Amino acid sequence: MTTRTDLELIHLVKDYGQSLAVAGIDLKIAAGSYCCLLGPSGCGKTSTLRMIAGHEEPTEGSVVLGGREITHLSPAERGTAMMFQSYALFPHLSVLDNVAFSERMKGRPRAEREARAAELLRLVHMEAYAQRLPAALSGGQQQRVALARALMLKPQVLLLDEPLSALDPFLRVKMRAELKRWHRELGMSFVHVTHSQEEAMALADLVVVMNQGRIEQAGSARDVFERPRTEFVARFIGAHNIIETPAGKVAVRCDRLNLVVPDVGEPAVTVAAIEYQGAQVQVHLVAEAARTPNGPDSDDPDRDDPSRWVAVLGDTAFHAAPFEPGQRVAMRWWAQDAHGLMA
Ligand SMILES: Nc1ncnc2c1ncn2[C@@H]1O[C@H](COP(=O)(O)OP(=O)(O)OP(=O)(O)O)[C@@H](O)[C@H]1O
Repeated sequence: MTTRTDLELIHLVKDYGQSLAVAGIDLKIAAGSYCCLLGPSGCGKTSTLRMIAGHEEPTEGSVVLGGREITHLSPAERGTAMMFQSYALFPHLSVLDNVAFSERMKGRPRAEREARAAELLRLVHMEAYAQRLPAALSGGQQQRVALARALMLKPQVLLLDEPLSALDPFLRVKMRAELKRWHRELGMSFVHVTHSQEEAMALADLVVVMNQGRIEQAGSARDVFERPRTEFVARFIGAHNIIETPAGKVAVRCDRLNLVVPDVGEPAVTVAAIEYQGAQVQVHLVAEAARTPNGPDSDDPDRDDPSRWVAVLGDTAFHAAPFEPGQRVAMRWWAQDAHGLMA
């Protein structure tokens, strides 16, 4: 059922001529969801966001918000608001005037627009900074102001383009919690572009994994993590092994891979390295053929190598029956932990 503020992308295409950035995607984002568009650089996530925002004209397809076609409306008329990567605050305007700017353009009386701007600054805990210029704010503070400014448009959908990428790692985790809180308090849909699977997992109700202009998989974070549909998704989400079996390729989570002493004639792999991580131990494995003359090649950091796997074992289980580098082991898993991958 379509509710008042569901956002729908219908066969959306963006062809820049020299590159097909978005290759015909269909997606429905339920009202009030936190959706993350996730994928590597160049997969088309920003182009998708910009088409939703009205900053980019689709080559084909439509954007529908709450049953209303908004594909060709101007950014201000669509019911969406965009928070940019660089925050894009006006440097010569105070924080309060930055937030009130869109209402000033609409000719809203000064007292009214300033009262609303002050209310939004309270929401983002920035009321004490109302008279400062943006240059006198930290990255996290500028971001809060950018959010307040976007909310001034009373959007049904807030669009966020890599909102945490300019922040240092500590602040990033802090702002992640803030985003989650704002989303809960505001009750509107958020569509957030990121290349960080950790960020998408932490925030999204709906994770949309994109690759080369297409949606590889869309679902809850748990669904995507527990049942990756393609090799690309399993690799991009991480913490999975891709294993060739007679029935085709499967993904098995690193913490669901069991290691045993091989039976006679059973295919085996070699322990390349052991990495202690406190509560768990990572056992790095290579195909027997991948051994170098001087022993297992454990230095190659290429995690995408198809003949490399990782088993994550609990420390208690590992110490009870430890493995050594160079040892031959067999990899086993339960049938329900192997997810067949589409080619
Ligand atoms: N204005 C443009 N003109 C021509 N090609 C473009 C334009 N904008 C993006 N592209 C190309 O379209 C493809 C998708 O770009 P887009 O910015 O949507 O990807 P992205 O997933 O957001 O990447 P990033 O994470 O690096 O921002 C890329 O190949 C890019 O080079």
